[in-house]
Amino acid sequence: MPLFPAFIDLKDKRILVVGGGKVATRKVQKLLPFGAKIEVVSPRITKELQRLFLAGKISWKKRKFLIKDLRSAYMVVVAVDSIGLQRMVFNYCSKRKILCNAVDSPDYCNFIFPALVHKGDVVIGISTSGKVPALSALLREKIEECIPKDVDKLLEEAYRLRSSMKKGKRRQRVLKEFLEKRM
Ligand SMILES: C[C@@]1(CC(=O)O)C2=NC(=C\c3[nH]c(c(CCC(=O)O)c3CC(=O)O)Cc3[nH]c(c(CC(=O)O)c3CCC(=O)O)/C=C3\N/C(=C\2)[C@@H](CCC(=O)O)[C@]3(C)CC(=O)O)/[C@H]1CCC(=O)O
Ligand SMILES: NC(=O)c1ccc[n+]([C@@H]2O[C@H](COP(=O)([O-])OP(=O)(O)OC[C@H]3O[C@@H](n4cnc5c(N)ncnc54)[C@H](O)[C@@H]3O)[C@@H](O)[C@H]2O)c1
Repeated sequence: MPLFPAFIDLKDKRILVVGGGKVATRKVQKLLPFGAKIEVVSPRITKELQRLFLAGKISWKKRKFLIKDLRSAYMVVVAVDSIGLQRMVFNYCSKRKILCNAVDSPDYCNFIFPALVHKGDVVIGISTSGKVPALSALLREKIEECIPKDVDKLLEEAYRLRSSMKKGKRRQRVLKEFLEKRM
């Protein structure tokens, strides 16, 4: 069954990341630009996570995961090579309606990370519903090639234009013409 792409407001939401390796680092880098409050729990973390921790961008509990870490989390990412831990966290989260991503098994995810094109407020998410992530990555590269390099600036210009006009048929027409000329 395909997964529905919903765009979630993560500003100030508490996100727990279990594990501090390569994959956890990629997930943290993906989440940070969206304003989440990220807490990593892991005995060891990568150099990049250490840099983010020292810069005050994330918090870090230097120890193994404990079940109490899940309390009040909005979203959890389990990036540890243990299917037992992933299953346990997923079951806990499912009962409490917490969003859970287990990096080793789509079966233990109630949301997955898409491949992302992110330029300003333009966000394109690509997924294969968990089937072949490498295809998502390839599709992202193709999409990056064919959209305007400055699509973020185009959005801001179009937004200013849109905000300066009353809603209605005329605004729809003007916006469509404005965008078509620049694509
Ligand atoms: C899109 C992207 C986003 C991101 O990570 O942020 C992403 N994986 C990426 C790359 C990638 N991941 C893997 C490879 C190696 C090739 C391969 O094995 O296939 C490559 C390719 C590469 O590195 O180029 C290995 C892998 N991934 C998962 C498993 C477990 C499994 O499938 O059972 C295993 C096996 C682990 C093992 O070896 O044991 C699972 C998931 N990976 C997902 C997302 C979710 C589904 C996305 C979708 O619906 O398409 C899901 C379900 C959960 C999740 O992670 O959210 C990112 C590309 C970012 C970009 O370039 O833009
Ligand atoms: N979903 C994806 O996109 C994707 C892509 C590639 C690999 N993977 C899978 O992701 C998993 C993690 O990969 P990695 O390269 O980051 O591994 P890694 O070994 O570099 O990192 C594991 C991290 O987990 C920490 N850890 C171990 N036990 C812990 C515990 N009980 N509590 C808290 N932290 C603990 C370790 O200190 C380490 O920081 C692997 O199982 C791999 O197969 C997923």
